[in-house]
Amino acid sequence: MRRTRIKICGLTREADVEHAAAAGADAVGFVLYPASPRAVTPARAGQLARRLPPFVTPVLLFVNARADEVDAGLQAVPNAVLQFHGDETPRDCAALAQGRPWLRAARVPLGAGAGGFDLLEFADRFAAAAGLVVDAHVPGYGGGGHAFDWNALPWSHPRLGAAARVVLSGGLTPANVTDGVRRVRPWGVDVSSGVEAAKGIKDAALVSAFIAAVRKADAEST
Ligand SMILES: O=C(O)c1ccccc1N[C@@H]1O[C@H](COP(=O)(O)O)[C@@H](O)[C@H]1O
Repeated sequence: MRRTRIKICGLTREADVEHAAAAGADAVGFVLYPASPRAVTPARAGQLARRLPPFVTPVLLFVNARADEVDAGLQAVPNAVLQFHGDETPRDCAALAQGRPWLRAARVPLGAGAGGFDLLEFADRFAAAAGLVVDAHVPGYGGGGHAFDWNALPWSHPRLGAAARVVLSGGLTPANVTDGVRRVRPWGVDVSSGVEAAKGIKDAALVSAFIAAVRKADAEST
């Protein structure tokens, strides 16, 4: 049976971190992008990350950050995986990550046909990434709660390969994620808005329902 990795992003409260881990999340994300309504400081990310049990990965999300900002995040959360969600080049990502694993977000235009977004070209360009977070193109770079046209991208193209580790993102909810996992068969999924009571405040019942909905699709797979 396949096991889709689950990341819950944009946490700002200890109770939400503890609930996400207890409910079965594989990773939780802390947004170190000051313009986000879910932004936390590096020190706060460190406090929150210390609530995680072993084997649940903290992810630090940056948008076009400077090296000193990434360094401050890594000092506070030394075991973090990095997620670059802006306009960073492959060279920027590698330099900022300093040998740590990093994910790069792709921002897919909304609307039918995904605006001609070329997933294969993106995967080639970011071949050094540990994973590709495939998100919708929204104002403010992310966390907008909008889904792009999943049917428009060549998820099973052999050139993409298993190594690309596609993380489906953008507008996922407990109601649509089972279908998303069935159609895309991603390595992982990433959600923020769809499990929130308010920006940065997670709803425990929605988080549990989201994880159960992913596992439902996993249980159908061979
Ligand atoms: O969460 C944010 O505020 C955020 C800000 C800037 C860039 C990315 C952000 N979040 C990421 O956006 C996607 C999709 O979120 P949603 O589920 O559609 O709300 C997800 O990868 C978050 O990690």
